[in-house]
Amino acid sequence: MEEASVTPMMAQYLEIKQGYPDALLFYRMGDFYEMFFDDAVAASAALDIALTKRGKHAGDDIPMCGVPVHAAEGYLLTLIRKGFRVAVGEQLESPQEAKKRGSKSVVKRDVVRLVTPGTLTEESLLEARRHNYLAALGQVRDNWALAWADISTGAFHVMPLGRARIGAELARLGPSEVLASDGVAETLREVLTDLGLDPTTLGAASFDSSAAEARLASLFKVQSLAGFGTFERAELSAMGALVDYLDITQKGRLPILRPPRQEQVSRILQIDAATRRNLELTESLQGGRAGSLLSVIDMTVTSAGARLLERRVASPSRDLEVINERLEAVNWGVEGPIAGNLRDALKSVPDVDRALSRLGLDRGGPRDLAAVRTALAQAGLIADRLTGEGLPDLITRSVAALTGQEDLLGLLDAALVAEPGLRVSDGGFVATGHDPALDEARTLRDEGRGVIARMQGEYAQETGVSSLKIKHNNVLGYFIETTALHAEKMFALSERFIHRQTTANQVRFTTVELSDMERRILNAGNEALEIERRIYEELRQAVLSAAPVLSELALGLAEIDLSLALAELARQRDWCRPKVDNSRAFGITGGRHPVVEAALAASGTPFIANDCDLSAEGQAAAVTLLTGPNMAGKSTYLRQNALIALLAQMGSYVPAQTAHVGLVSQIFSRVGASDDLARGRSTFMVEMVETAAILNQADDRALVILDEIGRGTATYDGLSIAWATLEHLQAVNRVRGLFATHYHELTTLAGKLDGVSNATVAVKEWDNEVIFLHEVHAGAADRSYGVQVAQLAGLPAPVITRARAVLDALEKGERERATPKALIDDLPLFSAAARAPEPVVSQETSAVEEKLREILPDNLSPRDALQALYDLKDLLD
Ligand SMILES: Nc1ncnc2c1ncn2[C@@H]1O[C@H](COP(=O)(O)OP(=O)(O)OP(=O)(O)O)[C@@H](O)[C@H]1O
Repeated sequence: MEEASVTPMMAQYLEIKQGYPDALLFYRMGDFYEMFFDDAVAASAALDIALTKRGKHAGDDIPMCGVPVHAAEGYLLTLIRKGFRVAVGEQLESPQEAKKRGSKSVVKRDVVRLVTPGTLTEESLLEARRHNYLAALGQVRDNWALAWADISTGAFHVMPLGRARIGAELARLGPSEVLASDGVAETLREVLTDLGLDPTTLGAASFDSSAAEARLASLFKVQSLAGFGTFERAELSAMGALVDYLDITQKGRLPILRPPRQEQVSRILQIDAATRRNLELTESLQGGRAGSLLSVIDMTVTSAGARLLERRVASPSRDLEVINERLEAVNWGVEGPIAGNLRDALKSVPDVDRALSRLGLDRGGPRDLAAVRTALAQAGLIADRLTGEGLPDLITRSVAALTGQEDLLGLLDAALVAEPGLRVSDGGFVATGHDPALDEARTLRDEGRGVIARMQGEYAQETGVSSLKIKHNNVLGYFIETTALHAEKMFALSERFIHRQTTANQVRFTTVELSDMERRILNAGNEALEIERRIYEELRQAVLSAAPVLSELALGLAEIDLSLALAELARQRDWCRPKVDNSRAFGITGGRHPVVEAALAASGTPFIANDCDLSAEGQAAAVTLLTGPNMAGKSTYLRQNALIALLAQMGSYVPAQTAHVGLVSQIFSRVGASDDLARGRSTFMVEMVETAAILNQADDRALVILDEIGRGTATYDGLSIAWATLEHLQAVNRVRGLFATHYHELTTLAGKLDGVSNATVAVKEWDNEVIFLHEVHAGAADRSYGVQVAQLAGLPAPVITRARAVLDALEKGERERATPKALIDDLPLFSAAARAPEPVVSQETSAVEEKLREILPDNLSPRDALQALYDLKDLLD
């Protein structure tokens, strides 16, 4: 039988591996984690390490690779980033212990942890300034819910929501891992794929809402969850699955989680996934943080403050009270004279949340205890400076959370040395004077070392071998070493000097005395370590029992850090406090785009500030149609106004001279025809799907910015769609919005539709070239300047000249046959698409014009376009 050829160790490996078919198994062998079979092939490729062989299985070589334990974290990080999950299988006993059970026994091993992207806790695997969320989707009949947790900080939230909002909420959170049942994963496949999420599927039992209740109650050690809120079954299902998964991955060792906080969709400014991408809130379109809004406004000095800012940017509020309270706190920072040195004090506050998380999972060490100590001490200092009247409510509440842990601080301070090491097993972190028994053991150990030094002198004298040394290694312990040359003298005294070992050049001896001393040193050393271990555990428990208070303290510090950071930002960049109220106003003077402004500043170019008025009367819409040449700054203007609304509602000052923002419920931002081939949809299809979402969802408090909608199709189709979209937004959705377009025909709607006005970005024409002024004015642009921009872009001169001629002809034809005005008067509202007029051309058409008329640029591949250009040239000649 094949079985017979399987070694006991391989049999153990295969048995463990069976439980983790979807993960790489790190199988601990001494100082290495080894991987075998397919795991080894995959891991060696992913890590770029050597693939070797070890023995045979069923007649074939077993592929193998390994990573040293001390460097395992780095390899883990790479594997997790590349989408693997790793089951860490440890030795649960020493080889000596295994031997006691029989000479052939294999060391007991089992998986102690499943490392997945959503369950990381190690400092080196996490980004300090970002959350690492694990999310779970729950569905019970027609009800849906999303639960999410960051086990590295203890944050735990849940939210009931409609199925249609799932994509938007997941985009807001940006989880590293999403849990779903098979059914849910299938139902939401498209939504999840769009967001680049590949769900981890769990069995139905994990999502059972009745079991969830019991699981949660036991986790939080309460009889019932009623104290945390009333939860729908879908919410329980999502939370239960999340906790179950933590149990599976952490092997029963549950992290510290705060009681679940219930969030409501209606309290958050809604921003869908496409808008988020588009406005580049936390990531730029190129990917990565650089160039995002977050990257230019983050002036926080603590990691927890940075994470809070990320949460705020991702989820601005819709609650006036909350917004104004935050603005008050920023205002205090702007005006307060003490902000500067407070920020210095904050700089040395360690990351309490993450230290707590590691301590909770028993993955921490003395340094995490020290982090808590430093945080408590700094919190005390900060609280001392923030006493007295006149503090805004938010700050008063935050300060209140900073004090009251003086006993814990006292304990940690007395127990720990100034700079403790990373690992408990290294010892040396408990301060002298804290524990008499420890001090005694340490003295014994250290004196023993002194005694050994003395013994070396005595032995040298006794034997007459002055070069003799007492050394130590892990195999022999302490031993006396001499060169082969002098060994004779020692052998002569063999009564006293017992031979242990002869190496190439050295001979080693011991004495009864030395062995005895060694035992005493070892015992004292072990005893000291044992005591330190016990003290560590006591301190850890003391910290953990204060965990809820420490979480509040961490949040308080983060809140103060963020308020001061936003104040600093406002001061440095000259931002203003927005007026946010319940009206439907939207009035900005001197508005700027924070990211573009920062980019221009780097090259010394000034940013031109612009006003924007989208204040709506009563229930009416307020839409501005923005026309102007390419490159004039339309997109920048559109986005800057959306960002100002968003910043105001997250409770920040805004890049403007004045800003009045009537509460916005949703922000929608769309850009016509951006390539999305990765998702396998035509660009135009994406544009239309996204436009449909706006028309179906926007309410009368929505702020909508549309950038060249309709541009992805043939001109008249595009114009018709843009036209009908604008009418719908005005009459049905009644939004406040900005609509940038190249279809000048649309500008005549300003006179016809209530609340629709025109604006244009000014340019100067000089010597047949355009100069961009980037100033937005009332009124409509008369032309596109597309040819001039093409010239700026370096199109060959003959092409430009020819394009000018064609353009003149087209415009002349248009003037003679049908003016845009006449064209528009013919079109009844809402039916623009039905009667798109014939394209107009001059009466005497040349062959070139004839040919040009046939060309539909939007239907051409670049190759065909080039060919068409050649054909045109030929016709001309
Ligand atoms: N207010 C401004 N002040 C100074 N420079 C600006 C301003 N707005 C835009 N710019 C500069 O002009 C460039 C083009 O801006 P933007 O992309 O907004 O133009 P656009 O009109 O949308 O062009 P297109 O129609 O081709 O998309 C920006 O990258 C920026 O460098």
